[in-house]
Amino acid sequence: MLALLNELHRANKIRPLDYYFAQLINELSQQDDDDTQALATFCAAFASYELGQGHVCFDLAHIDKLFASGGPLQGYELDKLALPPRASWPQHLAASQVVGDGRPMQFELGRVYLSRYQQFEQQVSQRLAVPANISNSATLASALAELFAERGNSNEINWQKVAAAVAATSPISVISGGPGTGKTTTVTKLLALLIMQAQQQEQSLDIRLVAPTGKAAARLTASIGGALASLKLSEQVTQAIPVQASTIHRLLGVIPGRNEFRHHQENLLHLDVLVVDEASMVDLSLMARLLAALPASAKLILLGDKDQLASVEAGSVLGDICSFVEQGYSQGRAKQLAQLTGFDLVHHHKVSAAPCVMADNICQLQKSYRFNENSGIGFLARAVNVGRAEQIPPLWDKFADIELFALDQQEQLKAMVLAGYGCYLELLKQTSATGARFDEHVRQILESFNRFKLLVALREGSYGVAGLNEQVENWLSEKNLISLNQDNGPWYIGRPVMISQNDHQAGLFNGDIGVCLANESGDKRIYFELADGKVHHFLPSRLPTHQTVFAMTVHKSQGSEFDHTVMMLPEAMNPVLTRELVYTGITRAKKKLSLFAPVHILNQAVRQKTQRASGLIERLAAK
Ligand SMILES: Nc1ncnc2c1ncn2[C@@H]1O[C@H](COP(=O)(O)OP(=O)(O)OP(=O)(O)O)[C@@H](O)[C@H]1O
Repeated sequence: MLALLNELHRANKIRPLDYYFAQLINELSQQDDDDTQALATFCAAFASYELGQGHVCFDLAHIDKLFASGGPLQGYELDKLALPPRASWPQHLAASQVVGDGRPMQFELGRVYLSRYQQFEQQVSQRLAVPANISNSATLASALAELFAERGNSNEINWQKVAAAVAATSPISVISGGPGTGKTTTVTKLLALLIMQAQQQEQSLDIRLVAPTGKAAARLTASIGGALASLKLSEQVTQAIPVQASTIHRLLGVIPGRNEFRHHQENLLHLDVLVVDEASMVDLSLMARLLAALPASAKLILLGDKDQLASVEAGSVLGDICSFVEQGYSQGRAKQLAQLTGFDLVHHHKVSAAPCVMADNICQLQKSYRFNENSGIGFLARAVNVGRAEQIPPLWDKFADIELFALDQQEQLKAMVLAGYGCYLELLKQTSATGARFDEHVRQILESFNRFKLLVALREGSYGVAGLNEQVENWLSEKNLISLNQDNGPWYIGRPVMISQNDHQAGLFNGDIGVCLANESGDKRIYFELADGKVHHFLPSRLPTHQTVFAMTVHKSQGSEFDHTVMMLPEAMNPVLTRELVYTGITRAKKKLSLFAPVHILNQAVRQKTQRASGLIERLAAK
């Protein structure tokens, strides 16, 4: 077995890490009989391989995909590998020295886990599935009525009000919704409600707002500020709502050089209410650590879009939790929510015959206030989301805010790039201001740069990040918008960069975007607007790892939005091209989306729904 795994590792079919882990397991299972040892070694390599692919475990029910085209075992046959008969695997794994409690691997419900990940899954399911308080409360009903005053058709269910009612009565709740469905607005009203309840009892609440990345935290800060400005809340309530969001890592307290946080189950966080935005980006391990550090008395509200790309690291926690939306509320919960909101949820919504704790703690917002019936972006996002590729073609002609181009329509792309990036480059040529006005000038430049973005699916290749960045630089240089001469080295004025590594000391995080500008003395510095809302500058030599960012991957664009988004899909199919990737890219566009893609690739990607192996749904269903 090790010889086969070594062959796969040398052919780059599995990672060195997968092979070395299998080697270790092979040594540790020497006491097992030969068949069991071979199977344990095989399972170790592929449990590790699957983690690298984002799966929490190696699901034996889906072993065939390893042998399929593009899989690491393509060209091999399961029956011909030196493994015991398939039907005997559970017995072998149960008997192995390396499988079980206190051992490196676990086997449960047909899934092989690295033990740590099984523990994460158990911790997350135990901590998430806290029953809602389903008693009725006339005070809560009237507070909700005041905050969500009905306008228009009051028979139509106002899901924002239902979401607030769910979150007000659940220790742990999830509000999912597509772009512009009012997640921030709803949570701001909910916080106002919780603050009013606490103030009536002469208590104060320690509320924290967090997001997985610095960029997403900065956006949450801005959108909470926007929601506060548009809602007419009393001064006393407004004052008690935090306006500054931070990253989850900062909240938990990163210890430099160590893979643990300052806050954990023995050193709990001090807070009463925690709001986590962009929860789809939170992987299983981070979710487990966050939940472990959360005091039992605290209220947790997870906000996110279940249809977006899952986290970069293993797991699809938000997607797994939100699969319970389909189930509907339990009878008791539907009745309570009807009493609290005035909407007939019992008859107008699915009610589950088999109640489940998680289903009672979720609300899916349904209506987008950003994308109305005239929005092609909204229609396109919905068609992609339900995998209806055949609904897409008529949309291109019908709506002005979406357009489709072939990949070789380079002149059109060039014109968009010059118009999109020309604005901030013109702006930075204007006579620079000084002092505080200089900061304002920088802010305008960064804002202008962030209005337009090129998104790609892949890192490599001519339609990947590197190839496109080079192409854009050449186009901008041809028009003298940037100066790419040798003396500048990589740092020409106007070069935009994205940080790709956290540097806690510098306060720069993966995903932060800055632009190279001349400071007041004419020296080159890279300017960033960071999560604290202030403009910071750095010497080029002091930046952590970074890349030019005229083009970025859809993965990196999560948590950001751009007025005009140009997305490119490559000429050949690739496993990263999925429905979630296309949906995430489309929904980064606020006002206009231009898609450069071969139609057959778009169609195939839309039909390719990501399935991440995990046992979380089954664990939650059992609660
Ligand atoms: N019930 C409502 N009636 C009218 N406008 C609303 C309503 N709810 C939200 N909006 C408006 O819709 C826009 C989007 O709302 P909000 O920012 O709360 O949504 P979101 O789901 O957090 O969006 P994002 O996709 O940016 O995360 C805002 O301009 C907000 O004022």
